[in-house]
Amino acid sequence: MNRKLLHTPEGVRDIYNSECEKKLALQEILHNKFKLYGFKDIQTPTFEYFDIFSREIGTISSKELYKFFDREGNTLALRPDFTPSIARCVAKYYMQEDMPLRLCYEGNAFINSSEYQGKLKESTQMGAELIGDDTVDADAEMITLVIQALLKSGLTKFQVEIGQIDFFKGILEEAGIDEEIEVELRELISIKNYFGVEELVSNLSVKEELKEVFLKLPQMFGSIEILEEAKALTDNLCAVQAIERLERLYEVLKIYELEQYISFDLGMLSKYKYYTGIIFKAYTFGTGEAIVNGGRYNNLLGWFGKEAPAIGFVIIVDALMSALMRQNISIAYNNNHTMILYKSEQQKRAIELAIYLRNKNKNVELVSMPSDKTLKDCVEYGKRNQNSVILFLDKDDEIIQIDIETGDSRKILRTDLQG
Ligand SMILES: N[C@@H](Cc1c[nH]c[nH+]1)C(=O)O
Repeated sequence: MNRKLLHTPEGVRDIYNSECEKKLALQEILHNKFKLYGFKDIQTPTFEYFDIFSREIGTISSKELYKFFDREGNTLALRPDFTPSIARCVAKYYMQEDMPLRLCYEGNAFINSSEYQGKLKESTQMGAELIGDDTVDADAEMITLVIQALLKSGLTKFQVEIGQIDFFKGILEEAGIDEEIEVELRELISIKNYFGVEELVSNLSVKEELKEVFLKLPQMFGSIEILEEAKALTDNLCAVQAIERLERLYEVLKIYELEQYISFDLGMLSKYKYYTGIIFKAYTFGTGEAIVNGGRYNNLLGWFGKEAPAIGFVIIVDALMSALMRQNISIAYNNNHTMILYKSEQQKRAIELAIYLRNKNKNVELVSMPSDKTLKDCVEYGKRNQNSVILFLDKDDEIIQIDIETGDSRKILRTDLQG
């Protein structure tokens, strides 16, 4: 046997048994929440023309895309991120719509990150996008939906950290910093490397007070008070307006009574270039990565020919799953599976019983008992195979019900099997 054939490439994995059931149950829970807020489903292709994810669009860098060619020689890419695809769809199918659109989706996204990061290269994402609404209320609605969806998943201890990239942009513009330095500065600030920022900024010829702001950025995170501090640091209009927007957002989130889940981080910057205003991430224990990423992207649709503001987020389902598992939070899923085990001469009765139970919405696995297996072997098999009950048809007119957990068995009648 070639063992190598059983391996999956670095960064992708199989999900099976109860983990798979739980993941799908979790997706259903989240999806129901999206529906509760009026989001309508949309599906876009797993791969698109490369241009949908090009540098100008502002998603991840080209070297992190999985690229390939079709027969005609077009360059295609597996989606690394759903937002550009949704923007393309909205420009294509909702060009004339001038009222808000709420769309939600789920599927896998693919990022060819470097191996040493040890990250999943294929992840399941569930996202929602609110298009055509530039208000603070829209920002608040999306953050509320994130919090309510996470609470519904069973998570209780998490924080949604909110940043505002216009604050950084405003200061940057005023300082007149060129793109190369900007990239370096972004990186250092977002990893909160204070000393790195200090070293970089000390060699720049910009006003001292602006240097001060850059130096403070890696530490500007915390509760609402941080916004006051930030405002006191600058009178750059763009930066001040950015903070005021966050203050108004906080006021609306107070109406939803969600302040306890909110904190601010003005040093939060994203590698996605399409963001234009607030950005946010949710964190919890048990996973270092964010479980939610999102933000406002008011110019992206324009790239596809429709001028419309937008805001959205994705929940990384795999990251949420591992956090829930590490925090010992159980995900309720339907594990009520019945196995009908029958001796071959009982086939007709077994099929009739299966039809009867399936009509009553019971999950039924129909298994003919192999002649070389004992009943004990079959009970073990039923257990491995995630069944909770076995109905054993051994002789005419008899059903033996076996509880897989306890091993208890008793004779029952078909009428005892209530749906
Ligand atoms: N697509 C972004 C999240 C997002 C959705 N909408 C806006 N932002 C990501 O993958 O991180």
